Amino acid sequence: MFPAIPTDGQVILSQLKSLRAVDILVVSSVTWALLKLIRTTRRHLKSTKLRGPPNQSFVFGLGKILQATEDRGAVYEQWAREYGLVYMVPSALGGTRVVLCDPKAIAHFYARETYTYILSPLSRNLIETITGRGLLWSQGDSHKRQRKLLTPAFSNAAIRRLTAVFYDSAYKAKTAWDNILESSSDSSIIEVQSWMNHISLDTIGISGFSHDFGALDGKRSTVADVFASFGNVKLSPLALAFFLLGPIFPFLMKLPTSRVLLARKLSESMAQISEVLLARTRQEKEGDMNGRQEDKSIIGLLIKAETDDAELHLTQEEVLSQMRVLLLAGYETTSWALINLSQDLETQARLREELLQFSNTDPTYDQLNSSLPYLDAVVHEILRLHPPIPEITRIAAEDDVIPLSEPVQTASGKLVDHISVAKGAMITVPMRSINRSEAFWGADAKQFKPERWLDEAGITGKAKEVQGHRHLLTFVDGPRTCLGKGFALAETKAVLSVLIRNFAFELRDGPDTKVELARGVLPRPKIAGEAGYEVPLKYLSDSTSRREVGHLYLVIR
Ligand code: HEM
Repeated sequence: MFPAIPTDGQVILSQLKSLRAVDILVVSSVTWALLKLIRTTRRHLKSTKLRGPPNQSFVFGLGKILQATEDRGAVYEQWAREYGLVYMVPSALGGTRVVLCDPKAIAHFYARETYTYILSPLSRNLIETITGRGLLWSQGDSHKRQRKLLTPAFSNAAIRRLTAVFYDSAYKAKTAWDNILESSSDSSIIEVQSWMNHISLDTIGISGFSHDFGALDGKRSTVADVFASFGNVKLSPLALAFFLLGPIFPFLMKLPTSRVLLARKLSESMAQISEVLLARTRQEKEGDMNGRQEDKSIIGLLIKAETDDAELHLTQEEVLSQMRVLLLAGYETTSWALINLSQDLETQARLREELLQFSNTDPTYDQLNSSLPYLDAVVHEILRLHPPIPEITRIAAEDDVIPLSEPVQTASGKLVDHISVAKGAMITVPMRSINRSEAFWGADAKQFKPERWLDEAGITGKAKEVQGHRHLLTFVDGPRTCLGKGFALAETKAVLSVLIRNFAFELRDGPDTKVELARGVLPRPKIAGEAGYEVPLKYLSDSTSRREVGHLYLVIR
């Protein structure tokens, strides 16, 4: 059969149709470009022009250079030295980002988070892909409502009750390591990072959702597998270009690069688990009104909110998203501690001494908080040096004036004690850089030195001006400050106390081994010059705890 030959009328009609489509495309593109131009011009006119590093690429700004740098924090610090505590960095297609390193400016910024300073479309896309539309994705009143609802699950009383779960996980790891040691000859391999991830996953599973993932008992879980494989996905040049241009063309971040596909897989596997857990708990609670009213666990609060008509109602999508946020947030905090302690054996010995002298039993929640000053110092020094989220960028939703703690020179050479930012401006707070800045923390800022926390009167100058948990920006500040801060601190302390009391650690190639950052979902440690994320630690025979053991190599992948 032959295809029908179109008549003249049909040809003209189809030409008109395609013309119309082209017209629409051209008109929309011109309107989009004009609107962009008007907004950019307004932003330029209304914002204080600051000094900053020169641009090196119109298309990517300095994004490509920053992305290729191992320690962006050090680059931000260098720029702060050259241009002052607030400066402008060129971004994609002629745009700029204002970088805030000034403590007063940062406190002002955080106090206005979720209303004046909001997530960029790029961040929202990424968050939505991984966790859906829940607490992390929300802004303004919706964020306030969701946060208010979850807060009781993270009260001191709630975490005091959960401390036993933290110890259970730590002891499961200890027993498993003991078994590995007993069944091996003189050396064995343990992947530190994955063991720490297992501890975190089992802990949040039991404490948040009354579910034992069994990761510490060797059960495989898709969430853990997908999360681990994130570390091995390298950003291809195309994916990097999409990422850098994403702030201007957010749709690029939806294109199926390997990272996006993996993010979707992680999201799906977390959603599947969350749905099963929710269904099970709903069933258990059916008809048990008393239990429903009184249950302050995370899952209990979520289910109550789903059925409540009240002010704090959550949609089903929000409930599922909250669960995904928590599965992700509870991930891995302790590997860096083991590495830093293996690079500094004196500190490790001092910590062990404090723990052994304190008592043979596990410290209670209150004792972890206030009776073990050296453990507290080590944990805060780790949090200072290795914040898992190194920087955040937000968009100004309205014009604002940001006060400064000290005057800064503008591009025209004028000294100002405040800066104006216009609606649409991009603002970055480089938390890692400020946590490690020599101008803030002194000449030894890059060193692992827990002693600095023993007398907080010793924290002076600019560091003292930083608002945030113990002058750190690791948990950020303001309405989005980490909800799980108390949980994370107690869990890290409990786990470290068990591991350090029972084992001694050394790096395979000695304490001077250079460890650097590798990028997974979050920055991870890896040995400089080696493939993958392996950081082998040597587990030593430890006379202090009167144990006779062989050598155990702990590996972080
Ligand atoms: C050392 C470990 C941790 C660090 C350094 C940390 C840090 C952070 C940071 C920087 C944010 C803000 C993210 C943003 O605004 O984009 C955040 C948010 C959050 N964290 Fe953590 N976190 C840790 C552990 C945990 C744990 C264990 C939990 C829960 C069990 C948790 C729950 C949350 C939640 C729910 C949010 C969202 C808060 C909101 O948007 O209002 N975090 N965390």
